[in-house]
This record gives sequence, structure tokens and C-alpha cells, in this order.
Amino acid sequence: MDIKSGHSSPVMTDSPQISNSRLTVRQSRLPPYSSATAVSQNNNLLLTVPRKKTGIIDDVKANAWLDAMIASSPTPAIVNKDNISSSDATTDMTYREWTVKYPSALTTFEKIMSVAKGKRIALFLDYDGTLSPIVEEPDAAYMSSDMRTAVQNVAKYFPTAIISGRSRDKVYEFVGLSELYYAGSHGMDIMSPAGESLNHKHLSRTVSINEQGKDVNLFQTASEFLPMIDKVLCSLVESTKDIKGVKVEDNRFCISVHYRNVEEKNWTLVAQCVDDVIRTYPKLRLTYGRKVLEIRPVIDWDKGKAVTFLLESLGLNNCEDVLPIYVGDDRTDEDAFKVLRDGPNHGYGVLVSAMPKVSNAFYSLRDPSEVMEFLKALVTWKRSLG
Ligand SMILES: O=P(O)(O)OC[C@H]1O[C@H](O[C@H]2O[C@H](CO)[C@@H](O)[C@H](O)[C@H]2O)[C@H](O)[C@@H](O)[C@@H]1O
Repeated sequence: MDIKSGHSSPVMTDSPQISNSRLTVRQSRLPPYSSATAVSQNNNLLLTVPRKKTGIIDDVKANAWLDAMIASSPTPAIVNKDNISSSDATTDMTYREWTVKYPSALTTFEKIMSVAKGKRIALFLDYDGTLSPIVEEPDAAYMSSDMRTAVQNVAKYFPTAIISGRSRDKVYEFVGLSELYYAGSHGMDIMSPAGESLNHKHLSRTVSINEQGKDVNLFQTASEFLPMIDKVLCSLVESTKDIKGVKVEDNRFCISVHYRNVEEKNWTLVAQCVDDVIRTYPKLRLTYGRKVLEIRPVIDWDKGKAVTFLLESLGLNNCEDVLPIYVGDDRTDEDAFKVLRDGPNHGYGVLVSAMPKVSNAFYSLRDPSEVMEFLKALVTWKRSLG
């Protein structure tokens, strides 16, 4: 995250966008990578990214870089509403002021439902920080069984997709509901539920077998990058192996380099290692989220594109009687919020955040427990319609 005017500013903007290893800090609003730099080269998806000759540390002023890394995950005292500290009153007031612009999807539920009346809701859910709380160890980001039940119930009434930066397999393992649509690797790896065929006029599908031995459709927009990603993964594991606390996560078409458990004094070292590895890969770019650097193919594809793709494939795009709702907490979810705010498929982005942030979302929820309340409220509302 990038703090707009220093650490004291209560309202945060999105993280600086890092394009490949030649990093540029952009202070403008998100999301910079789906901009006019897109060119049609490969599958109409390849992006060109402006190049500079130097690396991360050269391009990004050390302070801005560290500020951004620090701000990418706020301290528990700020985010945990149960952990009251001396600045809580101010924090709380700031949060309440912020919700004037991004009202709670719970307190305004009736209003949202008055728009939804007579429409078909399509639901898109991010995973980390939305369905599961943010935890120190990425492999332990389990969702509660209550949350699983809430997702399962909501999916009985509305087409529901999980859209995650994780690998599709990993997020499926966490969620474990075969009736959902899954989009892993920031939407680059989409799977239909068993027995439901997805069709898209531009993207070809492959048929695969899921864990229950049933046919599922896959749409993978970045398959050609797999050998490269595998190579980079090995190099990153090797180059960061001596930095205590680093975790390199294989997200199939993307790679996450976590620095949550790295001493802050070593964060620039992590950045330098990543830069050193990917500087020779012009077809990869770097973004970052909550104490994580994310390496991904330079293609014009993101969570927003995945939402559009799913709506199109489900025959729900450009329909007056469809209301897409996307719930997410991180900067990569902003692409989806923007699509629903500005695109032809008008809908609502709901930002999950316990602190004020600049967002393309319409509504807010404080944390995963409020997300669960929201999902339950959707079910109750739908059942009340008879
Ligand atoms: O799109 P998402 O489903 O939100 O995935 C984004 C990243 O989430 C995970 O990392 C984040 O959550 C971890 C567990 O709570 C936390 O330890 C980490 O610091 C966060 O960045 C996941 O591990 C990443 O690969 C995803 O890219």
C-alpha cells in the first residue's frame, strides 16, 4: 500500500505498481496495469511494460519503497477492533467518517436489496482476508466451518465464484466446495463446477477431471508461461533461502514472495533478490499486496477480467436484471471493483477493510466475520422472497 501523504494520513491509497523488475512507483489511482500500455500480441492478452535500465532499489526511492512495504499491512492495533489502544477513538472516528463514502454493506443491506429486487445476483468472493483472516503463515489461512457453511448456502441461490491470487488447487483445498466456480492465479486459471459446462466465444476450454472424478471445464489464459514461472520459482527459492522468514509460494501461474515474517531491516534485501531474479524476464511483472510481492505474467488479465469472463460465460453479462457483487480486501480486488463500477456489468464492489482506504468499491465490510454476516443476510433475504 502506498500512503498518500506520509504515515499520519488515515486514508490509504493502493500500493505502488511495480512493473517487471524495472520498478516505477506510481502515485496515481489504481489499477495502473490495466492501462493503455496493453497491446495485442499474444492471445490478445500480452501487455508491453515500459522499461528502465535499473532495478528496484535504483528506481524506487528507499523511503517510498519501505513506506509502501510497511503500509501494506497495518499494525494489529489499527486493524483489530477488539484490541483497543490509546488512538482508538480517533481511529474509530476516522473509520466512521470513511464509511460515509463507503457505507457498510450490513447497515445498508436493505438499500442494496432494494436494487437487487427482481435481479439475479452473481457473487464473487476473494479468499484471503475476505473468507479467511490474514494470518502469519500462508499455508494456515483456513476458513472456519461456519464460513464454509455460509458460502455453501449462498451458492444454493446465486452463482458463486472464488477469485484468488492463490493457485486454484490451493484455494479449492481451503474452501472444499465443488459447487463453486474457482478462479486461481488472479483469474488466470478458471474452473467450472462439476457437471456445469462453461462456454466462451473467445477463450478455448480444456476438460479436466476433478478430485471426485467428474468433468470440469478449465480456462487458462497463461499456460504458455508455466515453464518460465517454474524456472523463476526455483531461482527465487534459491536466492532468498538465506533470508530468515521469507516464504516463496507457488501459485501456479503466479508466484508470491512473502515478507510478513521477515525482519523489517531485511525487506529491501527481499526486494533486491526478487529484482535480481526477474530482471531478465521481460514477460513477467511484479505487483504487491499484503506483505507479499507477486510475480505474474505480463498479460492483460486480472480479477476484473475474470469477473467479466465469468459473467459472459454464464450468459449474465450486459443484462439489466443481473446484479454482480464482488467482495474483496486487497489491491488486486480493485480491478474487479472497477469493472463493476465503470463497466457495462454494473454491480457493487464491497471492500473488506478495518481501516480507511481509497477504493473503487461502493460498500465496505470490516472483516471476514462481517462478510459471513453479509452472506447469511443474502440467504435470509432470498428465502424471504419465497
Ligand atoms: O487474492 P487472495 O485470495 O486475497 O490472495 C492474495 C494473497 O493471499 C495470501 O497471502 C496473504 O494472506 C496470507 C494468509 O493470511 C498472509 O500470510 C500474507 O501475508 C498475505 O499476503 C497468499 O498466500 C498469496 O499467495 C496470495 O497472493
